[in-house]
Amino acid sequence: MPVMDEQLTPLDCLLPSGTQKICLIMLNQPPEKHHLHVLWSKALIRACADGAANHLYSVTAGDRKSFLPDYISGDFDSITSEVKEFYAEKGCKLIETADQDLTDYTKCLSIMVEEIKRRQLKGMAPLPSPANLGETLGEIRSERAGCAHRVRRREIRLALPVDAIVTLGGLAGRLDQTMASVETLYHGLSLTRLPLPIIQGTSLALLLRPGSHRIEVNTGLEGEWCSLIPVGGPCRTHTTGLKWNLNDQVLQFGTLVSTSNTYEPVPPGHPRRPVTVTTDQPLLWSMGISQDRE
Ligand SMILES: Cc1ncc(C[n+]2csc(CCOP(=O)(O)OP(=O)(O)O)c2C)c(N)n1
Ligand SMILES: O=c1ccn([C@@H]2O[C@H](COP(=O)(O)O)[C@@H](O)[C@H]2O)c(=O)[nH]1
Repeated sequence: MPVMDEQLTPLDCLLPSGTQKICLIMLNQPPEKHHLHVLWSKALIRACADGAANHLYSVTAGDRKSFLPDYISGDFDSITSEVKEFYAEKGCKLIETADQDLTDYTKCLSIMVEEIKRRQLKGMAPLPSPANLGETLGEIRSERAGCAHRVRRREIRLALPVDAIVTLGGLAGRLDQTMASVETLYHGLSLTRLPLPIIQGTSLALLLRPGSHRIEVNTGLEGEWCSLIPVGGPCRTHTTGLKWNLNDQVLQFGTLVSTSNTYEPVPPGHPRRPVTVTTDQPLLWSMGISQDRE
């Protein structure tokens, strides 16, 4: 089997027993309560983009103090004054990002990435083991225990105690905002190596970077459908594990897109095989989330 650049289990974050460590960004869309509770309980850092705070405030009525975000950022044209005052008074950081050339989501994501790095550099994660030593790039100084450990840059990622930044909301409501959510994922490729799944309702979207990916689809939360959509331009694509596989074919709007796909069937009682995807350009993976719960 070819070596995979990236192993992904996109729905691990929604499993109460999942093992991934996540950070959470909420967008201005009504959150599904069950998803919010699972994601919130796991998240190491929690953020709201502007009007997302209004939704958080209303769905947590009665228990708001248990759901205080670390920060709320945005141009603040959607958050109400009541909500703003409530979270400010409870000590949540309010970060005004007035720039009108980027969406509140893109700005919130960029703050999140910086915050993860800042906490890492402050020594909140264990130092990497020698086995983790990366072989690339420059050096940083670790502030941990006052010592000047010289470590290579790639170690920052390896040592980060975060496996994904999950976004809740962003796939429904205004079409321009939904398209902008996907565009934010393109910014995300240069902001961080972490996977950036977006979840809303029964859909999950994740932008695959150029390379080879092994996607585990056996958590029990997968719905029936999955898709590969070449949003940013043509993608030469090879897959296994799907009902309609691509054999080094070019996905392109107006030519071929892979929507309404599904997983390769397995005999009853057998686990589903992982999906593998190799692409030469960023390619949008999306998948259904089952509404059945144990
Ligand atoms: C070419 C171009 N088109 C449109 C805009 C306008 N624009 C892009 S991002 C942005 C901020 C959007 O803020 P956000 O809070 O994410 O969305 P809102 O709910 O305010 O529409 C604006 C105004 C622009 N700056 N440049
Ligand atoms: O219909 C919508 C509206 C908004 N979003 C996302 O939420 C953030 C914050 O929205 P505000 O309206 O500024 O409060 C926005 O940047 C979008 O990413 C959405 O997905 N769908």
